[in-house]
Amino acid sequence: MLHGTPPLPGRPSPAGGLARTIPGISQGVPAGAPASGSAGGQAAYRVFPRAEWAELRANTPLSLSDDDIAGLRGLTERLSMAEVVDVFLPLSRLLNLQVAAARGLGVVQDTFLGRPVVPPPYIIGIAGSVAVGKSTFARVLQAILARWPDHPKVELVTTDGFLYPTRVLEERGLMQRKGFPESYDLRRMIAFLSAVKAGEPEVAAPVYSHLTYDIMPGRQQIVRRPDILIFEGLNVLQPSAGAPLLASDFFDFSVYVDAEERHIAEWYIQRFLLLQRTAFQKPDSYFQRYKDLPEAEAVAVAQNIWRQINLVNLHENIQPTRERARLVLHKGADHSVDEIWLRRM
Ligand SMILES: Nc1ncnc2c1ncn2[C@@H]1O[C@H](COP(=O)(O)OP(=O)(O)O)[C@@H](O)[C@H]1O
Ligand SMILES: CC(C)(COP(=O)(O)O)[C@@H](O)C(=O)NCCC(=O)O
Repeated sequence: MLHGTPPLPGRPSPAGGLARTIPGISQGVPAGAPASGSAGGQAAYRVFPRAEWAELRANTPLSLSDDDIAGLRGLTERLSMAEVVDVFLPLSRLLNLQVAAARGLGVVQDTFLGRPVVPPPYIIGIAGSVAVGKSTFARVLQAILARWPDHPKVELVTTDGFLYPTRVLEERGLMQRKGFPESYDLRRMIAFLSAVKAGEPEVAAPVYSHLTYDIMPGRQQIVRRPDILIFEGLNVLQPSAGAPLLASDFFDFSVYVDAEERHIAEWYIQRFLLLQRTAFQKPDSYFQRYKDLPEAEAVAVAQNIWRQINLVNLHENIQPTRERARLVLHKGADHSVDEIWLRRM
């Protein structure tokens, strides 16, 4: 088990069983190694304690100032310079090499076809539980990648825009299933990714508001041929029942942000309490009814939403996708990344 998370069901993974030893770690198996006999895919990863991963930064220059980092902080986070240097810079270096290699392959294909060389957007999927820190991670990654010397255009799109609007969710009795596969318009999500990958000049994504808890009517995010698209959401590594294509078919790289459930639950509750003092106070907040609850009652409400919706979704639909990611980042109680799994090629 990975740091207390429940065992994954024995399920084949694309690279499962290919590599049974994990060089570079003393205990011989990764922290999340499945019970013997299971076909879990963790053996397909090289596991790096944070300090070893940090060494892979090589000479990647630090491209963010303290002020930049301060500007990136979300509501409660304490993102440190150490986190940027130890975790994000090696990842930035890896991605830089990967993007260059992908572009090289694109040149080969365009040359074969006798067409002008136009590299398609490089798409990075970011998955993980509600409240694990996906959005924060994605925003920092976007800022760091955009500061590469060739200044790539890096767009960030979140999958909550592809949730059905509240009206539809209510009609279908899905308001307690937000974030579950059936609450998303997956066809629209796949069509969006397909159009971006095809290099269409302008592709629109719908926009979700956490304030109104609904899709914003008439609002769109327009994506214009980015060099890199970061596509973030709890469902990005999920299969879509019956559909010929999955979101991950369009990914060049993917990351799963992981942590112990008790920590994620705590982050969810802390975020809820902070929002209670801020966003919930606004008249158009969906959660306005909770704005004056005493803290103990607000904690109880947050715990209920966590247990009845988000934790169930984590168990049933999100955690089982972890081993589809190319990179798994495991966070400790204070949000700092303590272990990194990199999939063997
Ligand atoms: N690196 C970090 N350091 C400190 N706090 C963080 C960090 N990442 C996320 N958080 C906090 O944890 C909570 C969940 O993060 P968020 O990015 O909103 O999660 P998600 O997008 O996965 O729902 C938020 O309150 C956020 O401020
Ligand atoms: C809209 C979401 C599914 C999106 O999750 P995210 O990708 O932002 O982690 C989630 O924030 C949500 O609303 N979950 C339903 C229960 C709740 O209100 O937390």
